[in-house]
Amino acid sequence: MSLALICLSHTPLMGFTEPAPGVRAEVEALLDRLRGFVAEFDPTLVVSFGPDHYNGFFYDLMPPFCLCLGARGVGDFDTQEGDFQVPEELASQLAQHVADRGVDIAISRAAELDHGAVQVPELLLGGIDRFPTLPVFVNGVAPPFVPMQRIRLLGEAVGDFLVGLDERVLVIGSGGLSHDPPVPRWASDTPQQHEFLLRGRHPTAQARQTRQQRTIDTGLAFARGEAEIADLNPDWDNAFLDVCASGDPGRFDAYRADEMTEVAGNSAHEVRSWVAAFSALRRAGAYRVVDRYYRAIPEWIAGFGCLTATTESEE
Ligand SMILES: O=C(O)CCc1cccc(O)c1O
Ligand SMILES: [Fe+2]
Repeated sequence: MSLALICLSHTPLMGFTEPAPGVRAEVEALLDRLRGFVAEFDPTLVVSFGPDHYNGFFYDLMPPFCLCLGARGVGDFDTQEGDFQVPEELASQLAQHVADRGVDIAISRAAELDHGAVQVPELLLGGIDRFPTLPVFVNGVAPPFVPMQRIRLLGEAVGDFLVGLDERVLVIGSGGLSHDPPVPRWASDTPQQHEFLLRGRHPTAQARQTRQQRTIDTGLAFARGEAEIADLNPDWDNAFLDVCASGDPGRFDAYRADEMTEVAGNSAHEVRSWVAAFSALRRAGAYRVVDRYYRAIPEWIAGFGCLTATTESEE
């Protein structure tokens, strides 16, 4: 067994809006390094924690997290549409292991997931069907949020399962950091939006296009300083990266959802994917951070960050 980790912000606006000069190249260089990291580690299995933004998980039934025994990408923002390669037997064993640990899991045998779960594996692995992958949905946009401790315990239970396998496991966390894109919200939206948040699966091409354009337009306005969304918060983001790098997942427990919304935006809760991923990694022993990147990228509505790490025994 050995474990490596990549946590990375996602943003579907990559490819739709152009950041300040040089930034795109900087991120491309980061992605090249990450692909090199994957090639060097040569994973035999991937565990991928990521959120959804009301493309697969809706308020008719919204779990705090869900182990996917089968999953497909819905193809929003031109991300890959189609099935993840999920090893079903191993996924069921993972579910049983986590349940035995007393973590109140949900499972899905037919999860639908959007760019939140698809973009990062697609960019880093060349597709969501290239490696045997255990996808784990972690709710990062739909209140109420369980205490961060529960996400840590989920990650630790997953990590303990991985430690018992004879595999090289790449653990991915997708999302964050501070950001407040125009994801529909129950609290602020109209009856029509409530209908969408309950029963919005499989929108028409036209409806998807309208929604995507709204996000693109918000990104452009935000870059001009004209959008009615929360600012990015680089200080908060860097402090969170420090906690991730500290090797002490217990420190995640101090994060409070209401404060996070306040200081880092309605989608900052996507860092829950990172919390799960780092908590899993730590179960394999002390870890070493290999790469760290951060830049606030308003055109992409993203406090855009990355950490990679390997367990020390991996040297
Ligand atoms: O329109 C949506 O569904 C939200 C899109 C979106 C934009 C920026 C950063 C993100 O993390 C994100 O998910
Ligand atoms: Fe997101």
